[in-house]
Amino acid sequence: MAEIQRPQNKQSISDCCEGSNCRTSSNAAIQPFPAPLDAPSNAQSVQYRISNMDCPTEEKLIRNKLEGMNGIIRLDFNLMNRILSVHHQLKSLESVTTALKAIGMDAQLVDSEAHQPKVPESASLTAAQKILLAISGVAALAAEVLAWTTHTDGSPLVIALAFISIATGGLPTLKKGWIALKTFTLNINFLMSLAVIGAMAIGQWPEAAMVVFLFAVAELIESLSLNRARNAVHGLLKLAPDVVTLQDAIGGWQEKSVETAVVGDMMRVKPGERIALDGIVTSGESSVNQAPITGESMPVDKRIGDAVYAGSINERGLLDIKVSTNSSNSTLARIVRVIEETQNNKAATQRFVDTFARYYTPAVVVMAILVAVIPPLVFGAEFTPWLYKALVMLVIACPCALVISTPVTVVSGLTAAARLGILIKGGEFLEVGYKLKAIALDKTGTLTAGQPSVVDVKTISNNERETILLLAASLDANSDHPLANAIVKAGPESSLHKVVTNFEALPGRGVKGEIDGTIYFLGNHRLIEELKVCNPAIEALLDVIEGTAQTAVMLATEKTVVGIIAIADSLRESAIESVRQLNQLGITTVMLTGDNNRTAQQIGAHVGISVIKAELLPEDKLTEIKNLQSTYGVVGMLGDGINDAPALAQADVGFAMGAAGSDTAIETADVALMNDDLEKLPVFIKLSRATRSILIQNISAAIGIKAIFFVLAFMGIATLWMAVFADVGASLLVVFNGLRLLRK
Ligand SMILES: Nc1ncnc2c1ncn2[C@@H]1O[C@H](COP(=O)(O)OP(=O)(O)OP(=O)(O)O)[C@@H](O)[C@H]1O
Ligand SMILES: [Zn+2]
Repeated sequence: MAEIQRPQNKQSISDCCEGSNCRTSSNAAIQPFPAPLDAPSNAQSVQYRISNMDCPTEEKLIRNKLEGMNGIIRLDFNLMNRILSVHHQLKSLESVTTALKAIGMDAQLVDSEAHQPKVPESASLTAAQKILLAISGVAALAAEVLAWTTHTDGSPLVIALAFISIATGGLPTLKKGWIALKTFTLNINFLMSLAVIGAMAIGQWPEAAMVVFLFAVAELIESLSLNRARNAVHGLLKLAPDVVTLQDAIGGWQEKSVETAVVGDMMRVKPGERIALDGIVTSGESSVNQAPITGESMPVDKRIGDAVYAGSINERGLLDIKVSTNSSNSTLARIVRVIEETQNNKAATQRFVDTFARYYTPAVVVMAILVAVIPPLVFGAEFTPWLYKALVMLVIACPCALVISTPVTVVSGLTAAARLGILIKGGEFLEVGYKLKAIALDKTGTLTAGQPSVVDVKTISNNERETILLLAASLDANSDHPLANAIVKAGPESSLHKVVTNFEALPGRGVKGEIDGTIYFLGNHRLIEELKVCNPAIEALLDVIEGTAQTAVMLATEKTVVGIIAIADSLRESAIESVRQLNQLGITTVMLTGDNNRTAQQIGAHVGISVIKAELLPEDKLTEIKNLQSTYGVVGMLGDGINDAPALAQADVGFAMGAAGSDTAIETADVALMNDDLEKLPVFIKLSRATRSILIQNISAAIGIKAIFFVLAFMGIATLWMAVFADVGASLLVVFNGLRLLRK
């Protein structure tokens, strides 16, 4: 079965790119921050970690400064991770670093050779910053109280207190505001600075101080909570220990750092220890809790030859394990990398939000100017109150709450999913999940365990049962079809096999080959019909076999059917419950199989599948998905990721099972279910729906609060500090609401 290249007809990757923030999800797992596909080949790329960049505000600032500079080709932003990628043709990066410095961006070059994604240092406060902030708060409050009790906003003491507050809490904002002004960037820092200066100009000193202080607190809390979302993904990596016990050249055991381990090393894991690297058990027996990888809470038994994953816990026995990947390529590291790389693939909501934000700020600023200018000039109204109203509007002109809420929510959702053993390749699939109307499930290996065995052999005319199994096993020894494995296992040992010449696989039908001068065929009803060797007696036998949900495979020559082999595959334990849950969620379940219709109907009825599509040729599965899409709209497909690649790629969301052990599955699927548990499917749908409703809540809250304040400001009811409070409140509300998903 050749690996099939996934067609790039899928919407996602290209359409979502509005020229900037997009990353491609294919061949992802190689570099920590891969260059986008369309980066010109003659360009070099560097990545900077910019610790004070997490709002689109900064993105715009950097764009204004760097874009158009000589030798700079393109910029890509990953705000969640504070990574700026610069695609350039420069000899020296000095101009870039100076330019970034000039706009107050604290940029550090990221070593792109280092494969291990680094944990961004968290933005915690220094003691000095805490003291300054505290002074600012106390002074602002004192100014407010004094002004209120003395009924004068402009007394020297009030002004002095306000000044202290602004100097201790507001300088960073004012500095950034000044930079924004110099670079003609309309951002929150500029707006806030303007509001503060405006308030001072019209004598509202306590107000100015309060705005400064609240804004500083808001920025802080926002960046701390963003860190939480950010670190949640990285936190997964910490599940694998940094040290590992490795065997040295003379057979002793030494504690070493995981980075020094190479493929083929032997590691020893004691009971109770976490496994540091992926590998294969070479001696010992234990049960291993691999919840961090597969999300399954029950420990899994491991013995010689079984694969174990970095991050899982060895519960009982001592295990010696042969290392199969280095630490940066472990399944766990790949999961983290996939999330980090694909989280920037913008989903529909995020594109809406970004577009909205682009028009929102300038629109509000224009309105504020009109409010400040028109009533006094045109209607002869008093100047100060209208200027004050305009300043309040400036404060609510920042779209930050709205813009940051979406990625926080999406990343929280992606991380929550990863913890449950569901690897989602980007927000768009998490978001599309709620729209799924139908899910197609492959039969063999998906609904069934995929380990069929021969249960009966029916002899026709006077052939021996042993002869039939010998011929069938000899033929099928050349095939890697699951049914072929069953037949080979039931037959004699391979040294007794007959010599097969002119072997040929007949897709969707079976196999053929020549033994002792006779051409034999082994396969399904379709095959013997095509050979014209079927008859009513055989069909009667088929009816019996298929009526008990078994699969009938026939051995035939060009003249006659020689025997029938009945094969049974057990259902997956989780199939019935999962299908029930899917149906309950209002999703139509569809079985796709190459097997015959009766068998499929039997199994489908047992599992509770709504629609059954059987006797499909391999290429029919793709067509079937297209048909389902035109009937139901948004359609998912669950397969093993290997045989089903084209159909999986055609589906709006392609799910692959058992991904922990298979690179192909992780790569081909949009959503990789780490273990073989179908129950992850309804879990995904529920998580997707939860994400969706949080996104909607967040967007409505962010826009709603602003709209209310806009009206209040216009009516002259809202004060400056109330506006900042509302703005801060909105930001915090949406961020915490998004983080809620992490607790799922
Ligand atoms: N190597 C083989 N040996 C015997 N029978 C085969 C072989 N390959 C295919 N067949 C017959 O052809 C049928 C269709 O095979 P195909 O691989 O298309 O689907 P499948 O494996 O049965 O089901 P699913 O589509 O659910 O994976 C099988 O059910 C079987 O009867
Ligand atoms: Zn027939």
